[in-house]
Amino acid sequence: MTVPVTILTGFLGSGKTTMLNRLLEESVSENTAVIINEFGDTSIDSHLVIPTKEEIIEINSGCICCNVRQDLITLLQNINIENKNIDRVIIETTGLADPAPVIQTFLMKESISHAYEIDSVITMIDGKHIVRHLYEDEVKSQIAFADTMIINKIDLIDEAELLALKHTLFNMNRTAEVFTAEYGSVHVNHLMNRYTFNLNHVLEIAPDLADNSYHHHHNNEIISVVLKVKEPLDMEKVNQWLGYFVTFKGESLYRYKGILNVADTNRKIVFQGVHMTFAGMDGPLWTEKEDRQSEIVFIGKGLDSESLNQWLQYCLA
Ligand SMILES: Nc1nc2c(ncn2[C@@H]2O[C@H](COP(=O)(O)OP(=O)(O)OP(=O)(O)O)[C@@H](O)[C@H]2O)c(=O)[nH]1
Repeated sequence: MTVPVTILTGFLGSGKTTMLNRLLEESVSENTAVIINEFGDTSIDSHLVIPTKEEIIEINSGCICCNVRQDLITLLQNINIENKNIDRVIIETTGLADPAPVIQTFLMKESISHAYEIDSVITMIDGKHIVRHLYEDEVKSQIAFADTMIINKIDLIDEAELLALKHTLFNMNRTAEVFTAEYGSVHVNHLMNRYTFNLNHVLEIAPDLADNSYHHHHNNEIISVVLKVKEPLDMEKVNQWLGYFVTFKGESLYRYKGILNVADTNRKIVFQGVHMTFAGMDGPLWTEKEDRQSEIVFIGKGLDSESLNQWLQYCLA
């Protein structure tokens, strides 16, 4: 029996982790292995995935579609050898991943293709922000290789915008099944164990996937800056800074998120944003075992890490 694999992809901030949480909550599977790959040397996502019985494995030393592909192969081989009970694998790629090399991993490598079978490639679409990123190669690829697309964040757009977006997506991929959602509100039964992955469709778009000659290029203009500090922060100053920064930089600020260690509270403060849309909230309590430190990642174009670090110093309590 092969283990079904869900590849969950989609651009930065489109709602992959939100969808993942839903799948983990609703799935009947007891033994899912979750593989998360983040852009930037950070593990913030592992804080944002609701704690479950599933094992969360992070691959953060690079992008899953390039330099850590071998790590993925080794990981899948180990899961197969060590844990015979695993009955599902979900891979959440980075928002900047081209899913093709990830798909290829399951086709080319015999030790992998014997043990695993792709169930579906699900692409999350940020209903509000995707239009400004449709020219990015990674986004085109995420849309083209999907067998299932979820237009998420429909609470932030109107009927006409949704209709136009559906039309645009249809022109980019005519075979994928399309769902609409708020916070990933598509039932797990529509997304799992349906084996909608369509190899013929994939090979039509990229015949070179079959012979390992598929090449893709990353958009090197998009960079990440990770900030970490142990001293507690002053929340009022952080709000001032972020408000200012998002107002002036929002257009080229694709994604930012953080877990903050704030003075006068024992809770983690979590904030997240995509361009100008951002929100903060109280997270779980810091546990005694944890090293209290703030960790923030900014992803976008033209980011200046020195000035961001100076801002962070200004925010110390
Ligand atoms: N308004 C609205 N916000 C949403 C919806 N789905 C997710 N969000 C928010 O959008 C932000 C990004 O969601 P994530 O699930 O972290 O997105 P992601 O694709 O994992 O993001 P990356 O970490 O960049 O890969 C978070 O602040 C979510 O709460 C939605 O349907 N509507």
